[in-house]
Amino acid sequence: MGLLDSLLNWLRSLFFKQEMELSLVGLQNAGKTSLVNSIATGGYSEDMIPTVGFNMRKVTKGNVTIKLWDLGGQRRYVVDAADRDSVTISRSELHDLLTKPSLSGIPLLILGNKIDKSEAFSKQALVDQLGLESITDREVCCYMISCKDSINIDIVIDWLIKHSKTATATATPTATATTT
Ligand SMILES: Nc1nc2c(ncn2[C@@H]2O[C@H](COP(=O)(O)OP(=O)(O)OP(=O)(O)O)[C@@H](O)[C@H]2O)c(=O)[nH]1
Ligand SMILES: [Mg+2]
Repeated sequence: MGLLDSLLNWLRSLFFKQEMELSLVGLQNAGKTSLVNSIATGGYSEDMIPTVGFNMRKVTKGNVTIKLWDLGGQRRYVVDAADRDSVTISRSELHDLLTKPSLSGIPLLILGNKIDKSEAFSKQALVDQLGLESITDREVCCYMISCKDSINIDIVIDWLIKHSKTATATATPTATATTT
């Protein structure tokens, strides 16, 4: 890349910074904190401590700054795609969340984590089990991922970048991702 290109890119980044806030929800043990680590550093650990309350982490990808709210799932949310019993709870928690007026119209990214495990649901089974086809009032996207083997983390990051808004926008840019 020429010097002029670099200079133009730098100038662009000053004026077109984008930012977004993302809430990660899901039942306990789904892999939300693992996903944050995977997006931020590409690292993975088997030894995770359950999140009590929440963590906030800012991650910058190119021009986009993503504020990730990692909400502890204990007695609240999250399911992993390999945990077949908890998908019913996940479904009802998800649909309950979608009735909240403050989240109306917010794009939804559903992530089926732990596809490295043999018992993980297929994408179609997860879509069916969570009743995703009945959600018609917003954009819904579903990816199957593995934080452990870094599968599809890149397309998650692409989705996040695509759904960020310019920092000058008046509405608070917020996206909700549900790890299932
Ligand atoms: N096999 C496999 N295990 C994973 C994967 N992602 C996370 N885990 C494991 O799942 C367990 C829970 O991961 P966490 O990231 O702590 O889950 P969490 O959703 O943040 O849990 P809470 O904070 O309690 O809500 C840990 O032992 C992780 O190592 C994955 O892609 N594959
Ligand atoms: Mg956690």
